[in-house]
Amino acid sequence: MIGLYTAAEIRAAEEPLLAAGPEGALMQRAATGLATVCLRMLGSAYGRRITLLVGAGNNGGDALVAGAHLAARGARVTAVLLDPGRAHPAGLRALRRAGGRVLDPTAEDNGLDRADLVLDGIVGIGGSGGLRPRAAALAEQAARGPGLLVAVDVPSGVDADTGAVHGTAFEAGTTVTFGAVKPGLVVGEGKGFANEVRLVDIGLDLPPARTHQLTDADVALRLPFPLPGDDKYSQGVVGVAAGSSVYPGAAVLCTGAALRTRPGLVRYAGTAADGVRAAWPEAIVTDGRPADAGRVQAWVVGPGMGTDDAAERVLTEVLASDLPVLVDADALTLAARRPGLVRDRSAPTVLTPHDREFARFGNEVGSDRLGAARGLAADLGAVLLLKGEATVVADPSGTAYVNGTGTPWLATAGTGDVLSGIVGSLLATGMDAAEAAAVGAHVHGRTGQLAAARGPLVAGDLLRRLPDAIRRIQQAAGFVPIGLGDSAP
Ligand SMILES: NC(=O)C1=CN([C@@H]2O[C@H](COP(=O)(O)OP(=O)(O)OC[C@H]3O[C@@H](n4cnc5c(N)ncnc54)[C@H](OP(=O)(O)O)[C@@H]3O)[C@@H](O)[C@H]2O)[C@@H](O)CC1
Ligand SMILES: [K+]
Repeated sequence: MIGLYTAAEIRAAEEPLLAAGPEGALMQRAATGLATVCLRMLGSAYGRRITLLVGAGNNGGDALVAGAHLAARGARVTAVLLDPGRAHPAGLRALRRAGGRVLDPTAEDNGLDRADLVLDGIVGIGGSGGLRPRAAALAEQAARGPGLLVAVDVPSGVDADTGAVHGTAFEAGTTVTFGAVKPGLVVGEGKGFANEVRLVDIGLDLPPARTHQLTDADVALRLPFPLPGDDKYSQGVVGVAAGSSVYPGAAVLCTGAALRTRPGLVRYAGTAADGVRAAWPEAIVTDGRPADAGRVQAWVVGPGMGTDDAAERVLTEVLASDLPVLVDADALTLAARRPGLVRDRSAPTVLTPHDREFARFGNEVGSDRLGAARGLAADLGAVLLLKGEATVVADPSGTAYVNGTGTPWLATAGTGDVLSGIVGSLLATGMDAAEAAAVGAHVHGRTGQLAAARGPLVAGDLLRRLPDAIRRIQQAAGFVPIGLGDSAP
């Protein structure tokens, strides 16, 4: 798992290293890693034009020291100092010694219109609020220029902890971050400004993370393989209460996703029974109530179900069970009206809202998506899966995950129903609810990427690509699924 650490957590881990000295050692490590990434991106340094945007803090110091390394290798380095009287003294000396040019921020010709690479050292984890006007103007000018845009530690203007952007921020193509990945680089608006994130290890001794991003290997480890003694019941039986006679699609997609993720047994209960039966002969289907479906180990409730009294009775019945329940779509609208139904449960509940559904519980998501998800998770005593460009999962204790897979092509009707089926299927295996949500989001995102590789996707494509996505995740992690052996293409 990739641990995501806030600015305060990074500073706490830096403290003993800074105290142990020698002075400037951490910055040297950071800047050396940064210069190495830049060199790889450029191919070679000699004759390349590099502009450094340098704020008055240590982030500017990193840029200056890295610039000195690059100048020493023959790059033509220009540093634009935002606050010339306060630039990092040792960094400035190093750059001047290596032959770098130094300008103040009002200089007419700062080279941004012809730079091969721009290093953004305006502000790092010490930043607060929107970029100040002079810094914002330089970030905008850099974005218009031809150079590769590299952010030092954090794209200036992005809140390292939340990903919030107030106004302008540096539009990095690559962000070289030090010690640990910050949440703001992979979540919310910040994700779109950080883009490719490279981590430079500077030797921090970090405590266990509160916020994580799963890799393929983490997901492969958590996806249970069927074992030789398993039967259809022992693999986890999922119940789906979704869809309606008018709108059977959501039920068909949700049931299909549950079947494709963990093909033990899926039981469907609801008024879309005919549609589900026709699409999935593998499912056991009733047009009765959830209680008529037979025994299950987890429920998915809500997609396409409607919000009338009958739907509310179904939700109430499912939430009254002592089983894990995933609440989605129409059931979220109903649960927002009666949050006590969720709060009073002792078995795990997973809520999977998008932003508008989230707001029905009382507060807008706002610019701090992790904070918002954690807040509602704690309030309801449930796992919150907040959908988005980077889906966030939070459990009531504050443990959170930021999903790292997916594609904007997933923003199409029915993909949420598929996600619910995937996560429901994992819940039925007995997996921890937050992990099931995070693993499900990862699998769903990878499936979307695979489907999108063939062109515009519809939700049904996800069902067709789901087994292959799971196999690829397992293979990427070095696992070969039982039964496929090495002969799988
Ligand atoms: N600790 C270490 O040894 C190591 C730290 N490392 C590096 O240090 C970085 C943290 O350095 P830091 O603490 O000096 O803060 P930093 O990010 O440079 O920001 C402060 C400056 O920004 C300014 N500023 C603030 N808000 C602003 C805004 N909205 N718009 C514009 N400007 C704004 C603020 O101005 P002021 O308020 O003082 O006028 C001040 O000048 C960290 O990200 C990493 O890169 C690595 O080298 C590893 C070793
Ligand atoms: K920066």
